Amino acid sequence: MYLTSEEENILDGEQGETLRKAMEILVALGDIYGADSLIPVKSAQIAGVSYKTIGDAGLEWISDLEGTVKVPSILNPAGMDMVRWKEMGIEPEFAEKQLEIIAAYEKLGISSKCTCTPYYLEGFSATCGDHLAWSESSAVSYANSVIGARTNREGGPSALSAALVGKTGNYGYHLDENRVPTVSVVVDHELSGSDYGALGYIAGKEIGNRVPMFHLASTPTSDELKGLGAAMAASGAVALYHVEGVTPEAKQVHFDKPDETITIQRSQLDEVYETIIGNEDDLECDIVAVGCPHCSPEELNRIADLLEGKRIEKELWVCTSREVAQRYPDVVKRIEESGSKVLCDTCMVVSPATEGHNCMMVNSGKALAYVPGMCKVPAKIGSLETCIKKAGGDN
Ligand SMILES: C[C@@](O)(CCOP(=O)(O)O)CC(=O)O
Ligand code: SF4
Repeated sequence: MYLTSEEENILDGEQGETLRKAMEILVALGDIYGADSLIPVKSAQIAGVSYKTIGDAGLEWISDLEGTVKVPSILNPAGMDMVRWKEMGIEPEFAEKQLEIIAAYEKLGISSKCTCTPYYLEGFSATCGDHLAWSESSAVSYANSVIGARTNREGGPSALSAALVGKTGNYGYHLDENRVPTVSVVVDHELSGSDYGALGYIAGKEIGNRVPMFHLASTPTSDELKGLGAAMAASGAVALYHVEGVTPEAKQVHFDKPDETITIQRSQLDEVYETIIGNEDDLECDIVAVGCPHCSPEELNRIADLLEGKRIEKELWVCTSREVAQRYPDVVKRIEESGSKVLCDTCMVVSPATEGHNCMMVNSGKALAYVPGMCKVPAKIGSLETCIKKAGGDN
């Protein structure tokens, strides 16, 4: 890979050990994936924040780094709400480690507004064609597919390296040739809300890491696309998809029809709705969690409308970013008046607080895919309305 003299200097350690390590990671990845050079990135989003997922080894690695990031950089959700962790049942020992992780990242100039939906936040919006180094898989999918920006699915260390250097290798989804659809997916029945998550859950398994072009009977909103992409990145490894007539590149670029077509039937979606993932028994869900990926302002509003005048009986988590929650205090208040919790900085997957529950009801195909394995809690998907009913909010 070609390096400028400045980049060579960094690699030689002339700008310190942290930057040398960061450059070494970028160059190693660039060489593996055939990058011709490094390109500047507009922002970085760094996964590997929850103490539950990175542990002491991760904390040690981050604590050893020095310096300041070169581009706006932000963290993925942590293992707890930084303000309400006690109420979540988080142990003080966990909280202490979690706060150390956040402090170590902040020392590098990284924003500790922990979220997987940075695109809703001031300073992290992206536009079509922007090059990014994001790592949370749903954020990567949204950036590539819904926004038309360009990012590979960075690992935590490679996103952090890109943040410190301000660049990433020019390979993978940064290049036009890798953004061409290689499989068609046809859905000829109407879909809405959580159907897109259920569709993504099924489609991701069949698509693997290819780039699909969807032909849909209904027109998804950006929140529905968020749910579709998140689920495909979890049950498969889809980092970019197109939807005919909807997503930016499908509208701007002429793509040839892929050779393979997958058709997804309504009955396949119905089966997903009927199954409890992670357990064969007909369990009763004792926690309901929505906001995977983190809720948009529109989603918070819809939840508030559905909970209006109701009192829930089970634990109901609504996960979002602190910045979005703070922007709409009245909406948060309307949701919490029902007894639900609007939790920030964290989520049902990366927090240890959901472990030990009997069964979790979710409205997300991604949470359905991850909760059983990462929280050891069986999960069931339902529409947002069903989730709220399940929490007891039908009184
Ligand atoms: C499950 C996920 O959304 C969150 C866990 O990631 P981490 O703890 O930030 O490494 C990661 C991903 O899908 O990229
Ligand atoms: S598991 Fe869901 S809510 Fe948690 S970080 Fe990933 S997309 Fe966001």
